[in-house]
Amino acid sequence: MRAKLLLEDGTRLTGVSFGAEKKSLGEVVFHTGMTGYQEILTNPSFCGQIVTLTNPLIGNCGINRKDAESQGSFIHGLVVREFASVPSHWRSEKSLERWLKEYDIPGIAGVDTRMLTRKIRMEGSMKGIISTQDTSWEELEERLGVPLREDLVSIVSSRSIHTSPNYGKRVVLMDFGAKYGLQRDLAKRGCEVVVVPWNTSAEKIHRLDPDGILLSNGPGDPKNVPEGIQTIQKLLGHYPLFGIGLGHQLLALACGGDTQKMRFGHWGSNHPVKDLGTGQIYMTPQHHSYTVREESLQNTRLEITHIALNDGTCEGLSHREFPAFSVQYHPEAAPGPWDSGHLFDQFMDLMESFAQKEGMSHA
Ligand SMILES: NC(=O)CC[C@H](N)C(=O)O
Repeated sequence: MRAKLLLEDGTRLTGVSFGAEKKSLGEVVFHTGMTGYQEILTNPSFCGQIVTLTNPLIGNCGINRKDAESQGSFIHGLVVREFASVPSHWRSEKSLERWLKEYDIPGIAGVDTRMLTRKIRMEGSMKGIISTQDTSWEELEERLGVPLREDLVSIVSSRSIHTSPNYGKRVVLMDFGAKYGLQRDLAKRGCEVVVVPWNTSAEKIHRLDPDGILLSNGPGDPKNVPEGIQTIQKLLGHYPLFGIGLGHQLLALACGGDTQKMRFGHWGSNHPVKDLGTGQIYMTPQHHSYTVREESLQNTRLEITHIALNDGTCEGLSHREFPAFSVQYHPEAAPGPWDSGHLFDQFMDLMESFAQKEGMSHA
């Protein structure tokens, strides 16, 4: 069956369909990772997006239970060069084809994904519509006019509060679309993790008596999450805060900074980042369309701690007064290098020193 992909700039691409049979609208983005397609496709930060993978062969490792980053997938389509319908890997439990059908995700293969990626890099990220049905270009053009949803965080966040019990520090994980990797890294350090929906009030979080709060990654524009920004403002200074991805952007907005959409974002597993404090360079996994505007931080109490070496944009922040820091990139990896896992240890230290200070002030 032939599949079609129509872009906002009028580009028409044809290929072979796989996965679900349907039409699906989304923002077309790319990911340059050479490995880890399952982690990418299950990452809730990609909600609503049509994901183009530049690695030319996809599907050959199949899908397994252990590499999922959420329960299911929220992507709106998958674009690949070559699709392997029969997996061959000792960990594979089912084929990517079967999994895509189960989660109702359409795919198009046989696309020149490097050309498509170059186009997005040159013209900026754009809307697109994919069809794996017999649809005319005219019908796709009409459907492409439908606006994209903006309430993405409410789609991917948990519906209720739930706890992974443990005897260590109690961390409230504000779930804006959290990858499983965040819980895994906290559990490794003995933390009890209380996952709360994105719109949980500061008062309710206070009653959970956390030692620290992790602001998760998530999809879409951080300015579409005003409730989250207001809650962070109420929590700031009262608990140690650590923001990752969308959580980093929300922390910046809560402190008076500003964010903006980048032309084509950062999408890959090997983006170099410099720690301005130590001069050390880290290879980092990144997937974001938005960035914190450096100029907007001038009248805030935030300072930039990390920058992207490719374009100089902000990749990390620290609060000058309160126990709060954040990174735009992903210390939990999945997929990508584990160079930055020490940031979770930094969060543990921050919770410990904050608890000691609090203990002293109550003594
Ligand atoms: N990595 C993330 O959490 C993504 C943050 C945000 N949705 C962006 O695209 O910039």
